[in-house]
Amino acid sequence: MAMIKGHPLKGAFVDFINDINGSTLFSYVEKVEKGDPIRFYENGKEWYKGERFYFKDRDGDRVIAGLGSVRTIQSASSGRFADVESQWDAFMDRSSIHNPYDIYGTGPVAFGGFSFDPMRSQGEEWSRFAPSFFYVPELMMTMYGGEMYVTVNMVCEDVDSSPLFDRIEERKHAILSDMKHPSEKEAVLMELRAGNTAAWKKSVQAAVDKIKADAELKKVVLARKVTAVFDGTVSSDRVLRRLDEGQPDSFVFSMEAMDSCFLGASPERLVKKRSQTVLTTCLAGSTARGATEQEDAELAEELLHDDKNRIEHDYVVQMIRQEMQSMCRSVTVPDAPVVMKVRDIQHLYTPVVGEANEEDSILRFVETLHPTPALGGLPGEKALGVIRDLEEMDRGFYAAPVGWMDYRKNGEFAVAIRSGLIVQNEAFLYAGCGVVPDSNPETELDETNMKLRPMLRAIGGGNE
Ligand SMILES: C=C(O[C@@H]1C=C(C(=O)O)C=C[C@H]1O)C(=O)O
Ligand SMILES: [Mg+2]
Repeated sequence: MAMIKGHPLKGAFVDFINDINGSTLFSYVEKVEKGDPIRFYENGKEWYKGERFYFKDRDGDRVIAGLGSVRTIQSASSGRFADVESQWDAFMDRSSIHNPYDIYGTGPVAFGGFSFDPMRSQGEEWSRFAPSFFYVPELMMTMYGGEMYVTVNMVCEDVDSSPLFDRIEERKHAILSDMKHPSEKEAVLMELRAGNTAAWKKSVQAAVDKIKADAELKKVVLARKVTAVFDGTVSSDRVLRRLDEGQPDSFVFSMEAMDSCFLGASPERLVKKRSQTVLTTCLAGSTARGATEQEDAELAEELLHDDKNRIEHDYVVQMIRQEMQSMCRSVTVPDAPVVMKVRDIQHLYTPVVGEANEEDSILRFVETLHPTPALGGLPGEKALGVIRDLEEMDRGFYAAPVGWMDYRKNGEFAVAIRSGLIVQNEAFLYAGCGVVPDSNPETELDETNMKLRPMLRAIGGGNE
């Protein structure tokens, strides 16, 4: 057996591997002096390309970068939330966790998400992503309160696992040191295919007609896809950097699957759970940013008092309030929305806070809330039916829950909008909008163009 160098957890590790039967997770957390999660992600490319994850919350409070996969959790369409949870429980039950820090998002974490609609047949471009897709990284950096923590996860089969410990420690040291990367040639955008916008506007009108003809159906969210074609392989690391630096007020996420990378900068939280506290967000209703401070303030004021946008927003509040009340002891919802401003757009925003049981899993909230009427419609099932009829694409993970869950089932999921999928020399960008009786197809098309801007800029195809 190879000797494990003088690491403080060597003894615990040897005891552990002498004691196991079959494969089990050994996980430990250390504080490191310096580091930067996005550098950590980039430095991990050499060994872990195709298995990396990045998630920055919109408060800039916590950033997590994960490299590699010691375990993937996938699930078919029916009962996928409960199935992922029971696979996670089984994995955690057989784990040995050494975490002296009481910091959410350190120790074993599962990264990933649930596709928007598993009933939809899968689009070719999403072939690398299973409908429910999580992975547990081998190495992970968590930044919280300006401090850096590194988690190491290894799945050990038997006593011969010792060399694994050394190998991962070596990689960890290399990745934490200042690695130089050869500069990559930037792929040039050759063509931007907006899709058939006339047909898309017709589908918006069709949704308006369906809503008007059906007293029960209130809102349907329709989306479109824009395809960007480059002269070479797109560097998703560069796109992620641009999002990270250019969108400080958004969740910034990236999720690789082999040669594909899904990433974005979303203003919308689906759910965040910390012990008993559950936060969620009603975000719907949109307007442009102004060219001057005064114009910006006027647009915000108009948005706050605009009937069409207030109705569009209110459907989200109604559903989220009701679902949160079914799961929480108490729920606080402000009486009226405020305006949230991000770089390219302003939204109506109502933050919701609930009090639940500490042991409740975040996945229960994900399951109950997804899709909210901000991305599906109202009522949910009926709106999904209309989307399946009218939308010609597979949303994949666009508009879906993407995030992380730790071993105590706390975590955070964003709604993966303002996002795109990069597959080699192509990028697929997505944007949608809430259709209500007063929707005008032309205005809704403009709204989707506004929502495409952050990703267009990040892939090098937008004007600044
Ligand atoms: C559908 C998207 O955004 C959603 C729709 C909004 C709207 O229609 O006003 C606003 C925020 C998001 O909840 C998107 O960005 O693609
Ligand atoms: Mg809208």
